Amino acid sequence: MAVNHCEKIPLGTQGATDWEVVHLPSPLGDFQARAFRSPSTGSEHLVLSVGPLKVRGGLLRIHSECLTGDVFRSLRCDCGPQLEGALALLSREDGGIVIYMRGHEGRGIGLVEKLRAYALQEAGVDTIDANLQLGHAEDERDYADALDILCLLGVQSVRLITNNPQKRDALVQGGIEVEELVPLRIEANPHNERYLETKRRRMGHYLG
Ligand SMILES: Nc1nc2c(ncn2[C@@H]2O[C@H](COP(=O)(O)OP(=O)(O)OP(=O)(O)O)[C@@H](O)[C@H]2O)c(=O)[nH]1
Ligand SMILES: [Zn+2]
Repeated sequence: MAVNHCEKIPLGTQGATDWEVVHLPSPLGDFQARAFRSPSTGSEHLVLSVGPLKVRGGLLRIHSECLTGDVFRSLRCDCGPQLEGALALLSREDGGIVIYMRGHEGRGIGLVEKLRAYALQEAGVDTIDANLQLGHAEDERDYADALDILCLLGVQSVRLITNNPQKRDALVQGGIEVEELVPLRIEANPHNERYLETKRRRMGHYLG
């Protein structure tokens, strides 16, 4: 059953009115930027938006940090093109929000462990079993900070940019209505083919 996550926001949380809103021009679009420090996890997340914030039906991407893909354009995953695709979509359509989730690196296991998981994948293990062999769950991401941010921004329903059904479930369980899933189709390359196939087959991602 869905819970109203707004009622659970921890004491000491920045209110949306305390946030500095700054202009962030970039080759990927002209954004408003806000930063949010979570009192429960200590993570600092970046919120980029285009246009006025919508209470209902705005585009939303919750992007999990991937230093290797987002910054260094690693071809092992599809994160870099997904981030660019989502930001382009906000500018092309009538605005929306991207929440860039720090602390989600490596599906929540962190950078050091992600690279250990990559080493196992180079020995033939797939992305899920690599996590399991290292003693992690297949996906350790927590969406509570994203839910806090949405509550503080007054967002009630969204069109969610993702191929991952678990992200939709996390929002719905936190009391945010997901009106539509907006897919992000990224061309596979020889380095990420197997990874994308595992996400489709074993994690239920909508990847065609
Ligand atoms: N543990 C681990 N994490 C990975 C691996 N490849 C990418 N990641 C991380 O996975 C996260 C992105 O998750 P994805 O499954 O690619 O995509 P998603 O965010 O769940 O779904 P979309 O919304 O469709 O992008 C980022 O934090 C990456 O750092 C891997 O092989 N192992
Ligand atoms: Zn990635």
